[in-house]
Amino acid sequence: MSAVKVYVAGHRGMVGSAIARRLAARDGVELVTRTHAELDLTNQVAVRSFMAIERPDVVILAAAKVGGIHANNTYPAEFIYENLMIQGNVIHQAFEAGVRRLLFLGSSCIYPRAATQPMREDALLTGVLEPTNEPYAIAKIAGIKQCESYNRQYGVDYRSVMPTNLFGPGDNFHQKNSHVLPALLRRFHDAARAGDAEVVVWGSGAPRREFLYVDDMAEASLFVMDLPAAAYEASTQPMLSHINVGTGEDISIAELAQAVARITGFNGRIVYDSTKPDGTPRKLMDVSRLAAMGWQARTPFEDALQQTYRWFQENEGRWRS
Ligand SMILES: NC(=O)C1=CN([C@@H]2O[C@H](COP(=O)(O)OP(=O)(O)OC[C@H]3O[C@@H](n4cnc5c(N)ncnc54)[C@H](OP(=O)(O)O)[C@@H]3O)[C@@H](O)[C@H]2O)C=CC1
Ligand SMILES: C[C@H]1O[C@H](OP(=O)(O)OP(=O)(O)OC[C@H]2O[C@@H](n3cnc4c(=O)[nH]c(N)nc43)[C@H](O)[C@@H]2O)[C@@H](O)[C@@H](O)C1=O
Repeated sequence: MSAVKVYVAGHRGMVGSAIARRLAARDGVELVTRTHAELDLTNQVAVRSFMAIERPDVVILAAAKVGGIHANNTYPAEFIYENLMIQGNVIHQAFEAGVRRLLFLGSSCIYPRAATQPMREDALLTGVLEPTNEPYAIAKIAGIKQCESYNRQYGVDYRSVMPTNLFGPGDNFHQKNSHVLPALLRRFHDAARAGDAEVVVWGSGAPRREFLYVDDMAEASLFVMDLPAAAYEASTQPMLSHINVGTGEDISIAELAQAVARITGFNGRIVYDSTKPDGTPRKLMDVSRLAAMGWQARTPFEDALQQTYRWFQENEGRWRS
C-alpha cells in the first residue's frame, strides 16, 4: 500500500512542529513540508504550483499569523490580511489539486466576547467579538466557513478544530508579541535571575484563560483528522462543523502569574499594569463534543509548565537577539 502523503503547513511553528513530530513517527505517512522562505502561503501562484506538483492526500493547516493580545491589537491589518490569504490559498488550491481531507486550525477567539461560559460550538456568530483580536477572529471564522462551503458544494471532507490558548516547546517568547504564558515565563525568569523586587503583569490579572499543552493539541488534531467521516459528521451539526479543543478548565491571569513565579523561583512582588488591555474577560471551552468522541487532554498543567520552562532555558539564546 502506498504511503499517505500529508502536507503540514507551518511545520516549524509550535503546533505544526508537534504535529509533524507525531506524523513522522507513524508508519505509512509521507510528510510534505515547506518553510516560509521556500513557500510564502500568501502567494496564490506559488501555492497553486506547490499543490499541483505535490498533490498531497491530506493537508493540515497550522500556518498562520499568530500572536498575543499586543500583537493582535497593534498589527490588525497583518492579522486579517495574512490569515485570509494563507487560508484562502491553501484551502482552495488544495481543493483544486484534488485533496479530499483537510484540517484547519482556528482559535477560541472566534466566539463572542460575552459568550456564555463554557463556550459551546454553537455560540459562533451569536454576538460581538473581542475588539483586541476581531480581525484575526474574523479571518478564523472565514476559514471555518470556507471549509464548510467546500464540504457543502463539493462533498469534500474539510474539518476545523478550535484550540484554546496553547503553550509548550517551540512557543514564541518575544517580549511584546507573544501570548501571556511564554511572556510571563521569560519576564519572571529574567527578574528572578536579576534579583528584581517586582514583576509587571499586563492588565488587571482578573481575566481567565484555559491553557492546553501543545503535545495534547497535536494529539487532538490527529485524533480529529483520523476520525472516520461518519463519526466526524455525526458529531457536528449541519453548518456547524468546527470542534473545540481544550482542557475544560481555566485559571485567572493572577493565578498563572503565581504559578510562573513559583516555577522560575521569583520571590518578589507582582504588580498589575492597568494601562494594558485585559481582552476577553473569560474564554473557557465547552469540550464535551470532543470528549464524547473519545478524546481528552491528559498532560497536567504543572508538568506542561515545567517542560515549557525547561525548553525556554535550553533555547533562551534565540530570544535574546
Ligand atoms: N499559539 C496559540 O496559543 C494558539 C494558536 N492557534 C492556532 O494554531 C495554529 C498554529 O499556531 P502556532 O503554532 O502557535 O503559531 P506559530 O507562530 O508558532 O507558527 C505558525 C507557522 O506558520 C508559518 N507561517 C506564517 N505565515 C506564513 C506564510 N505567509 N507562509 C508560510 N508559512 C507561514 C510560520 O513560519 P515563520 O515562523 O517562518 O513565519 C510558522 O511556522 C495557528 O492557526 C494559530 O492560529 C489557535 C489558538 C491558540
Ligand atoms: C490565543 C489567543 O490569544 C490572544 O488573546 P488573549 O487570550 O487575550 O492573549 P494573550 O495570551 O496575549 O493575553 C491573555 C491575557 O493575559 C494578559 N497578560 C498579562 N501579562 C501579559 C504579557 O506579558 N503578555 C501578554 N501577551 N499578555 C499578558 C493579557 O492582558 C490578557 O488579559 C488573541 O489575540 C489571539 O491570538 C488568540 O486566539
